[in-house]
Amino acid sequence: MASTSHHPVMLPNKHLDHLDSDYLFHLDIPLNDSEIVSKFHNVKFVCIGGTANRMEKLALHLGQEINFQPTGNSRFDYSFTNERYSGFKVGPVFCVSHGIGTPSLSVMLHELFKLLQKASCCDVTLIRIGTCGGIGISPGTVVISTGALTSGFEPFYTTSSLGKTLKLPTSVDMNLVNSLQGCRRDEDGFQVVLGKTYCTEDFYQGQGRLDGSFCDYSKADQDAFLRKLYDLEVRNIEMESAAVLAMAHKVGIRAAVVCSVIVDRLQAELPTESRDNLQAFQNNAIVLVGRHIRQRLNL
Ligand SMILES: O=P(O)(O)O[C@H]1O[C@H](CO)[C@@H](O)[C@H]1O
Ligand SMILES: O=c1cc[nH]c(=O)[nH]1
Repeated sequence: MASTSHHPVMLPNKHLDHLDSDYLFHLDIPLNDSEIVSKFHNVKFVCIGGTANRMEKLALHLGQEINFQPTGNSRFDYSFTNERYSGFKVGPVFCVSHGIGTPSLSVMLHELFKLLQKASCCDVTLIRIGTCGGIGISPGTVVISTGALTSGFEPFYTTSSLGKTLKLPTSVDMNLVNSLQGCRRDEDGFQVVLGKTYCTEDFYQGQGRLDGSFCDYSKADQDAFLRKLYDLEVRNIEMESAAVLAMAHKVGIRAAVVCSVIVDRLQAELPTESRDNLQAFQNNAIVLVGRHIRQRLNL
C-alpha cells in the first residue's frame, strides 16, 4: 500500500466484546471459525454493488487487475452465495452484493464490518460500484459522490434505533474522491463528474418517475423536482449511497460511491440504450476503481 498508516477496524459497539460466539446470519459466516475468518485478514478493499452476478464478474476482473493467483480449482480464495447475498474474495479485494435499497444494504454492512473487525483488518476502503440515473449527465459518465442527500434534501441517512429516528451524517472522504477522479485517463471514452447523490427508498415515485404503479403528481411537478435536485448540485440518483457513506463513517472506515450513469433523467424515465451499451457503461466505474486499487497496492 502507498500509505504507511495503520488503522485497524474497531467497531463502536462494546457489546461485541462479551459475545461467546457470533454468527453472521445473512452472510452465513460463523465468526468463531478462525480458519474462515483468517482468510479475510488481508482485505484492504471491499467493493459492493447490487447483484451477485455483477459482483462475481467484478471480482474476476479485479483479480486480473491485481494479478491474483488462485490456489487449487477455485477462482476465488473465498466465496459464498446464499438466498440473500453473495461474496467473492480475490486476495485483498472482497466483492459483496447488497440487493436494492438501504435496508438490504445496511444488514449486509453490519455483518461485513463485524467480519472485518474479527479478522483484524487494517486500512480498509469500502467502495460501492453501482449504476444510477444522471441529472443532466449523459449515460456512460461516471459520477463520484461528494455527499448524499435523502428525502427532505438533507445530508443524512435516516434509520431508527429503539423506535426513535436516527439520523447519521453522510460524510465523504474527499482525498479518496479526488484520488478516484485522478484515475481517469485522457484516452478514456467516458467522463468523470463529481457531485452530490440523491439516495431514495424507491425507484419510482421516490425518484420522481411518472411510470410507477401509482403516481400522485404531474409532469410539471416532476420537472420541478429534477430541476431542484440539479440546483442543489445533485448529479445522480440511486438507492444506497447515503447508508454506505453514513455507516462507514460511523465505524471509521473510508468509503466512496462510484456509479455509472445509465439514463439521464432530464431526458428519459428509463434507460434506452442496448444491453451491450449498458454493460459497457457499468464497466466505466469498474475500470476507474480497478486503477485506483492497483495504484493503492503499488502494482
Ligand atoms: O447499481 P445497483 O447496485 O444495481 O443499484 C442501483 O440500481 C437499483 C435500482 O435499479 C438500486 O439498487 C440502485 O441504487
Ligand atoms: O435511474 C436510476 C438508474 C439506476 N438506479 C437507480 O436507482 N435509478
